[in-house]
Amino acid sequence: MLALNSGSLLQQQRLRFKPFQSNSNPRAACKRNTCPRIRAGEVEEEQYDLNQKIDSGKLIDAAGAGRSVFSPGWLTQLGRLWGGKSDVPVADAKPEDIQDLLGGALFKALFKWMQESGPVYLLPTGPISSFLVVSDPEAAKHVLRSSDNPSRPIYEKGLVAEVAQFLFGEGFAIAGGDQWRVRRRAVGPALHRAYLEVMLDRVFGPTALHLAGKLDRVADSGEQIDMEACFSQVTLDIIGKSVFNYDFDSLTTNSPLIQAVYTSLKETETRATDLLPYWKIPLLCQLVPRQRKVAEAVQLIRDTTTDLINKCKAMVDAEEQASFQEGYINDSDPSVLRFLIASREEVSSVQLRDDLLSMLVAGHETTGSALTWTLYLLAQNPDKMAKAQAEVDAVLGDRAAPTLADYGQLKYVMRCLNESMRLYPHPPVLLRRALVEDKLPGGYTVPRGQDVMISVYNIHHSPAVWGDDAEEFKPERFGPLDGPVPNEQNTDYKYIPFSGGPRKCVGDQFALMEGVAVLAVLLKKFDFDLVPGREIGMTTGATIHTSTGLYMTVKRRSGSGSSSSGGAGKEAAATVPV
Ligand code: HEM
Repeated sequence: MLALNSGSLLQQQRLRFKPFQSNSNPRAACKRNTCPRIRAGEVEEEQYDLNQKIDSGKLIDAAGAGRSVFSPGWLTQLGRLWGGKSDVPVADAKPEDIQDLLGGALFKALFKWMQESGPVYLLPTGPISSFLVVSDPEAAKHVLRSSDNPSRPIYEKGLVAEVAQFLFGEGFAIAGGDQWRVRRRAVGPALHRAYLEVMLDRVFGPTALHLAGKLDRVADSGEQIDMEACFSQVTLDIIGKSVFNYDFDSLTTNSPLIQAVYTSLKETETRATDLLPYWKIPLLCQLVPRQRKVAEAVQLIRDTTTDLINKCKAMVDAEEQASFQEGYINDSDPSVLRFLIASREEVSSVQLRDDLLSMLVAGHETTGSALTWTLYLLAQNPDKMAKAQAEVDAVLGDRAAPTLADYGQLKYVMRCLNESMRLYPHPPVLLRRALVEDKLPGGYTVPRGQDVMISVYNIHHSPAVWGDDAEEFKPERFGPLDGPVPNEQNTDYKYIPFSGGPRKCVGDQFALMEGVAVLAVLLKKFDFDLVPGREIGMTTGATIHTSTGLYMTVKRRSGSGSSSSGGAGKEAAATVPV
């Protein structure tokens, strides 16, 4: 789903006026009583006496408030005076942290601040603005379950909606209140079980085999290939066919429409990382060449979508007796678009168009990134790779792609995907804004208007939540394979890759089935090796990306069904354009 890089949002926050106020018990803020502090390159252990610091009212100074890279000390203090005395620890953001910010992976800095300040802290983003960063499962559960919840409407999406509006328009992924509720109710059922079964058979498997065909050629030549780009293409092709019945065919061609999709996605990410959100000023958007290009791209996507909607409407109109009920599949076009038009809901064309675009965007890079990091982790852990491949061989037998029955048996592959999304959650942070004053479990007060950042990355990496091996890739950690697939409910919000509460991902089952199917096809046929000496860094856009691509060499596995014509060694490998 749409994720936003916290770095940019910090900057955008500066434009808003909103002091933070809290008067509650600080004990929950730092569960440990020792906080490592880094000063002038040294690490020193400082004993933390929360009672003493709160009682003397010096927590802010002692915890380093105001030495934020985003807000000089005196300005933060001024903000505090304006907002009143607060007992929430303030992140001690130091100049070196900005390196992470510039590197585009601020979620790593968020993790360091959690180690220093505890699972709930305040990140000043200017003299009068801040993010309340939440890295505690219980507090995250509280906030997520109170988002757009009709019986407990405490939080809304906030900043996310602001930066993505240019593309999502009226789409339900960023809408709030009644508009969101009505559309979510209409779209959710489109992704029903029978639909997923048809997609597995007609779209996920065949599109993964198309990618396998491309990799076959790479295996023959022995060249390196950027698997991150391949996964981005395969997931774009899959979501296009599944949502609109439209074949982007990005695995083999490069059309203006595909470019338009990438331009728009890139812009969503760039807006999330812009230091100066000038695009909020319409006149400037008309003058800046990049913005004009973006406007053209969005127009092309919207026109194409409208065209597809009109064609689909004509088709449905032509079918006198189009029976519509949950579970009904139109054989010639089982897409979400077809389902929604056949449902004859009262909906404007613009709303329908924007809802479909929401799904396209939300379901593309997320799944692509989940596949990228799963393959990376498996390549780094040969024992887990061997286990996953043994499972695929045993379950698929002679089949090149999984059937529905196979899907249910690919339990270890599923766990690998689950574990990869724990270590690399997409998005790494979820944003909310308080509509009214609220209290978090543990006691902190969240004032009305406060922006809240739930750091999924922190929760998923926290030793307090996952134990000392939190950083290890360990698909076995979720328990026996015949147990349930981990989700927010059965882990009590310790594991929230698809969020939770009313705004939870509507495509979670779709994504898991797609991810397992693609992995099964590829692992059955190929061995993958990372290119030695090529470092795989992390950067954030709408999801966690690699910094420079996931370059790999591919070898056909013996007994994979195709002959191998050998190939050059890894070191000598050239690079395949993707
Ligand atoms: C591994 C893949 C995916 C991940 C990690 C993922 C993650 C997420 C997350 C975390 C949210 C909630 C954001 C929030 O709480 O603010 C979300 C929402 C959403 N996702 Fe996904 N998603 C994935 C795949 C998909 C797919 C395949 C689709 C469509 C078929 C999809 C459609 C949506 C939509 C429409 C929303 C907005 C729901 C709403 O606001 O009611 N996602 N996704």
